[in-house]
Amino acid sequence: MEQTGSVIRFPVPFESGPQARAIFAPFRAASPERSFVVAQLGQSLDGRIATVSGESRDISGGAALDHLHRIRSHVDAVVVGAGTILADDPQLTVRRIAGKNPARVVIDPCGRIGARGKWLARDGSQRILITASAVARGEGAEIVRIDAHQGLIPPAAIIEALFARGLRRILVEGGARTISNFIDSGCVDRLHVLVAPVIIGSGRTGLDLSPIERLDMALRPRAEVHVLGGGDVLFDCDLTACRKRSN
Ligand SMILES: Nc1c(N[C@@H]2O[C@H](COP(=O)(O)O)[C@@H](O)[C@H]2O)[nH]c(=O)[nH]c1=O
Repeated sequence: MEQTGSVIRFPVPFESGPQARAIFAPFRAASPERSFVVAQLGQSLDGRIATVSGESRDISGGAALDHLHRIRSHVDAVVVGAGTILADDPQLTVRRIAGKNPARVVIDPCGRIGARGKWLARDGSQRILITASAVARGEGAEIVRIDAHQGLIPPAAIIEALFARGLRRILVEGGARTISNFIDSGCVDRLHVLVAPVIIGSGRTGLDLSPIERLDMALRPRAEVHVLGGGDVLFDCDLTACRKRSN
């Protein structure tokens, strides 16, 4: 059965309209004295970020992917975990829109990724590999060693290391475990969840935070909602109330 949903059109293109200005206002307003961390997650209506086989490329529509690239262009560094490098071999550039490529940062506590990959392209962007392993490799990347605790490098230590290198505005892009770990550690200022009008029905779920016992313990961030062309819906959530700060 082939079905296409209805497409919502807007008179003003998202990128040049007041929506985009409102969404990126917190990025511009962020204090130069502190880090500013945004996490982004593209998921289906039923909360999936990939099929059971790991396919994730076409969940978000074109406007949502443009939005992701626009976030990349508004930050100093984009951060992904080793699992995302192994699953997607991402480029992490802003090629869908006009703008400057951010530094590319990979968290690989145990040295799982190979020495080569698209993220290591010598295109003038800074490349940083954060690891606790003595054998981690990344051709041409700066290697930053930080101790891991139970296999995880603490997000606050990563943010601090990036801040020390002048990388203040940070996008944590994936995967879901990396984003969840940053949120659980109180290290995210804003969360952009892009919900695509697609139902996958099974497969990998998005956020997976530490369990809570009661609903009144749930995070209830102030959220602004934007409908993007193509029908993806952006929930722009303000997590500053749960942010723990060291810088
Ligand atoms: N396809 C997709 C996402 N793709 C993101 O982009 C990365 C690939 O980057 P690049 O190689 O630069 O295109 C991939 O690892 C993932 O983080 N994100 C989402 O929210 N929803 C999607 O549907």
